[in-house]
Amino acid sequence: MPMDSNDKKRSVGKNKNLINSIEFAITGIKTVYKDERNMRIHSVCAVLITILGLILQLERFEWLWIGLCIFLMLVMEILNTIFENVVDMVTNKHFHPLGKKIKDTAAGAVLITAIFTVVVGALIFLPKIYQLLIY
Ligand SMILES: Nc1ncnc2c1ncn2[C@@H]1O[C@H](COP(=O)(O)OP(=O)(O)OP(=O)(O)O)[C@@H](O)[C@H]1O
Repeated sequence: MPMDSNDKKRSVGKNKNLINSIEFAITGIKTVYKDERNMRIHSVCAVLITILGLILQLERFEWLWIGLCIFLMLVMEILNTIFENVVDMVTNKHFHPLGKKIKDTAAGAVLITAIFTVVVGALIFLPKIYQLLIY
């Protein structure tokens, strides 16, 4: 996105205090939700998995694994978005082999995390669903 004249006039500096830092961090999270459809999909999946976990009455250590997976997916999606935005800013959305490498690598990190999440989810949920079905 090219800078408009208002952007050029704005200056940047250090956050003045902790509240300021938290406000900017929340703005960043809101921006990812607004811009990235995948982030919204991951969040809906996280809510559905949490509801399923409540129904199937997961143990404490199972909640820890599920929580870790949800956390990793959201953080990886945020990191992926950061790399996409930086590449778009530096290349001005023109093709560059390094831009492709960076975006594809970041997408690969999200994919590996998604595979890990599916394996953990299957190990936790499938035996419980199987138990429900055979009784
Ligand atoms: N500036 C660029 N230079 C070279 N290749 C690029 C560039 N921008 C995007 N690409 C290629 O296009 C693919 C898609 O890029 P894009 O920015 O649309 O990400 P995306 O697929 O929308 O990611 P997500 O779905 O996570 O938002 C990248 O993985 C990369 O292979």
